[in-house]
Amino acid sequence: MRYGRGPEVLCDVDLTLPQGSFTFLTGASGAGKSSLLKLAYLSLKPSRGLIHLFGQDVSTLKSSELQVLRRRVGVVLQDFRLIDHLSVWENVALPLRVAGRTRSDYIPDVNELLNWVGLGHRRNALPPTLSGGEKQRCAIARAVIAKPDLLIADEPTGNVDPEIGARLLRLFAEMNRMGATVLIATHDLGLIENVSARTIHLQDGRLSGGRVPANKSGRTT
Ligand SMILES: Nc1ncnc2c1ncn2[C@@H]1O[C@H](COP(=O)(O)OP(=O)(O)OP(=O)(O)O)[C@@H](O)[C@H]1O
Repeated sequence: MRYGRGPEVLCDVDLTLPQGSFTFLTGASGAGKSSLLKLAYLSLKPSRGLIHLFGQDVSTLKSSELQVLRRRVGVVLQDFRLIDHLSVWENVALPLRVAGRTRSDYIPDVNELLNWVGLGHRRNALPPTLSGGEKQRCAIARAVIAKPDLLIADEPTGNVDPEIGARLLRLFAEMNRMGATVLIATHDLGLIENVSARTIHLQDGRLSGGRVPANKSGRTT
């Protein structure tokens, strides 16, 4: 993978995420973690090589089919990408609205999740008025509200204190327990120590620890 005519930032990466697995991705700054995540959530196309998502070769899919796949993926990005003119509540509810769910059905779910991530009292606030940690928690709540099949998070605890970080990790673990495949890029070694999960490491665009046997069902994300 390279950006434009730049140097190769990911090289011979072969990564399989078994369905329902929990994986941490580590590596020094600039090693290519965010680039690998972008490939996984289909925001970047590889310059060469193949990406299969939910068993489908994405290069063969029409844009409408890609959109359907993307809706099964929850993403937490380093820059949060919250919608500034929508309240915290509306940002978190957005994936459910887009999925066509009835508002009255999801009001309790959104309220409960906002309380869980400690943002109940900020539900009417607009994103520009939030602290970095509050924005991060809002982005995480939005990523998990629709119970995605694949949850991808880039440094999801970078802006919160350890207590909130541990709580967010429990949320990811709960999503995983309910069946989601989870991939988290992090520098936070404390986070990794608290979960029994596979850790893969990127160094200079090359991956170690990426190959694993498929789980019992043989299915992969
Ligand atoms: N949009 C871009 N255009 C050109 N080069 C890029 C772009 N995004 C990233 N890069 C380069 O790709 C390489 C890998 O960057 P990437 O952001 O994937 O690393 P990272 O491991 O996520 O770093 P960090 O931990 O600092 O977020 C770096 O050399 C970076 O400069």
